[in-house]
Amino acid sequence: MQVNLPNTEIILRLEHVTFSYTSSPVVEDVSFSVSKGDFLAILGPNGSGKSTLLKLIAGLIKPDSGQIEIFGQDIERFNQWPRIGYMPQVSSVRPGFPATVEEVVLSGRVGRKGFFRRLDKADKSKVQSILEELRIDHLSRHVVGELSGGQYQRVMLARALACDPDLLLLDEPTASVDPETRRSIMELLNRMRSERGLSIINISHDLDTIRGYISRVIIFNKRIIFEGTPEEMDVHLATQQQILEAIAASDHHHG
Ligand SMILES: Nc1ncnc2c1ncn2[C@@H]1O[C@H](COP(=O)(O)OP(=O)(O)OP(=O)(O)O)[C@@H](O)[C@H]1O
Repeated sequence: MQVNLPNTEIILRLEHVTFSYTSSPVVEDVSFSVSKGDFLAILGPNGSGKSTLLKLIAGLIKPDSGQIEIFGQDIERFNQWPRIGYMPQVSSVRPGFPATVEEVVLSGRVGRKGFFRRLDKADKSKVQSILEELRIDHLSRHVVGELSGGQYQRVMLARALACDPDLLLLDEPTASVDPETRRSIMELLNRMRSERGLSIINISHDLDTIRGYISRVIIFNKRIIFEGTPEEMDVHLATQQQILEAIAASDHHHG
């Protein structure tokens, strides 16, 4: 099921990135890179800084020190944000205004088209096909405030996909959907990856769901505890218990 693309073009590079909200860092001296077509899973315990790491890459917060480069450009100067689809962790908070599913997903296309270009029929049919793939096309005229958690999650994923991203940043995209939908989402992502070299960074708690699709794994707890292929992880950290022990050891080590 894995796709091995010959292309090794590096599209994201983090060098010694550190970030704190208050006095102590939640992301500390983190360096890694992502190549075109990579499907990187970031695993780690609650509160380990995974969402913060993704927000740094999405340009929502700035590192205290270190560098981030996206598509070969320093993030400070990066101006191609429509190439990046970001799906934040979906909370129960919904937009206060009565937008429909179709409107919310269409809004994801605005950046790619340019703000002064009108969205047209082609945009609508693109959105429709994404909704179909995610099995929420029957909800397109529903107001997002009325959706279940899992449905809303898929709307946010559809919105991130609507801009035809080259890099997709997903914060627990399948946390509240049923196992069958979860698999169909993974299949869709896998297809986009093999068809057009989409690169994906996926924060997850659920290694079992994503294991067959990912090309690399980072186990994260403020720092990188492990980085490698799923096969390498199997050799070094074969059980969930070993992963937890490695995390506990890193906590102890870094105080
Ligand atoms: N806006 C904020 N202001 C202050 N502290 C924050 C803020 N957001 C997150 N934190 C803290 O930073 C740490 C890392 O949070 P983050 O959400 O990045 O972790 P996470 O690994 O994504 O957690 P989870 O798996 O629970 O989503 C936590 O201790 C959290 O309480």
